[in-house]
Amino acid sequence: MRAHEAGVLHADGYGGPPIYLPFPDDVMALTPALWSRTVRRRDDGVLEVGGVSVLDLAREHGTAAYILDEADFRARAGAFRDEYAAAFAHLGGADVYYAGKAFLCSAVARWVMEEGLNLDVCTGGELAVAQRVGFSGERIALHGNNKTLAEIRQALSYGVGRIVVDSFAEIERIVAVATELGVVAPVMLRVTVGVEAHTHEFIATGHEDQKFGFSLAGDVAFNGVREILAHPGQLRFLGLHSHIGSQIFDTAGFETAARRLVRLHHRIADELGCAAPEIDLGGGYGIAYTSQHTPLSTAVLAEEMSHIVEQAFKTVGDGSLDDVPRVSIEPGRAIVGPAMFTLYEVGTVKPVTVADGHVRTYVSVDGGMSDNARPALYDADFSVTLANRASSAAPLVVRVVGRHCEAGDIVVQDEWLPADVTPGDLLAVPGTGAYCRSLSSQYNHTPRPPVIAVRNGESRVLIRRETIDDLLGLDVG
Ligand SMILES: Cc1ncc(COP(=O)(O)O)c(C=O)c1O
Ligand SMILES: N[C@@H](CCCC[NH3+])C(=O)O
Repeated sequence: MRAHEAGVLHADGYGGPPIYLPFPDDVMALTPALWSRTVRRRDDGVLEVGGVSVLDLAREHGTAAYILDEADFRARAGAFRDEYAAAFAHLGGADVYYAGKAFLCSAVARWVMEEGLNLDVCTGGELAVAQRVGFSGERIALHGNNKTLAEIRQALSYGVGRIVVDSFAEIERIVAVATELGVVAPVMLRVTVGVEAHTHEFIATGHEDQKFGFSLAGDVAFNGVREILAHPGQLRFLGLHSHIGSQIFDTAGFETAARRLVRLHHRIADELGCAAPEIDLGGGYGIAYTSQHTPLSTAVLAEEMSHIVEQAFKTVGDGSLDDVPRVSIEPGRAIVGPAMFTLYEVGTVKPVTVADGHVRTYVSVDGGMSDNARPALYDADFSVTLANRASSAAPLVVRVVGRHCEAGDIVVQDEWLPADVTPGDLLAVPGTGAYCRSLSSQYNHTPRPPVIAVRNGESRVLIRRETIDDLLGLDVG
């Protein structure tokens, strides 16, 4: 056995156990969970998505480029809509809000609308995208821990269906804007439920010591609801909201969150006489970034979440399920994450002798931390495959890096590629739909890559590639 055939251990992002990348039987094989549903490898080794080959995509649109599989996005959105509707039919029903922060542009907002989902926005900018495509205001939720008066005005003027309130100061601001506009603002209250979600600390939001929400402790959340109910002429209380974090694989955290939320919901009904019609359990469902990640299917997730809500309501009051409020959820990553991959071209390939004479091969691509900040921000893992040809070369563990002036500019920590990977090859990095374009930057004056949608053998530009002139145009000094 050659040294590299033993497989490789590397650190899991999110502080989990080390990940083992077993020696691949076939280095060109694709792990289905990592790829959108229309991705396939042709007999000549070329990757195809939506019936379009990556060779054509690279020729027509250049690299680096984000490639979005429209059919896959719609299918995942539809699965959330249908599975949650089915699983919650015997309770108060369920709504799905697509979390636009994961990735939003006009076309995606239109797809969300056409698939019958609602939309979660967290800035005036995201709301402007929704407004541009005529997304029904009633089906929009506005989030944010520091909403400006202008954003609250924008939201209430557009008639959003809910504003998720994050602080006492914000209650005052919404009351002021509602008074000014002569409207009643529908609001939910975001509760910090005190749950430590099993994910990276930067994307956990349910524990006490962070900026979001009203704490359960010290009756802060209860008093928040009391304050909302004190303004019936300006505020209409819809219910409680919790979001415990992102990239979560098991439902234990949701169970604790739901139990605590339901207890508070019940207490509000009991002590404040308000039977809130809704409850929101947030987003956060994890996806596979490497062959070692095994997310639950949407159907299983919906079943488990419905069971969790049912059990939580059975333990309060007389245990009746007659008045279970309508449940909503806010998945972002689980809908758009796997629907996109990033297509790069290989530049420099550099073998570097590291500890104990071991050689690590650094494969540089024409992008990096400006189009995918997640490895640098969260130690996140990604996978990669050779996309433009077949190869029978031996598998080699490589590190894929970007072209930025930063040693931590890593795209893929460790992954097997054929050892003959060479300048001019195309690489595809799957699972880049969520929080990659959204978190992208122009670091080192790098114009951002385009987002290209593919469907039924055709590709079209959703967001065009930035140019150096775009960047210079901002520089008016
Ligand atoms: C309030 C809220 N809802 C929904 C989401 C979407 O999370 P995810 O993309 O992990 O489903 C987030 C992001 O973590 C969020 O902050
Ligand atoms: N940006 C994070 C997720 C944050 C979710 C937003 N509340 C990530 O890429 O994993």
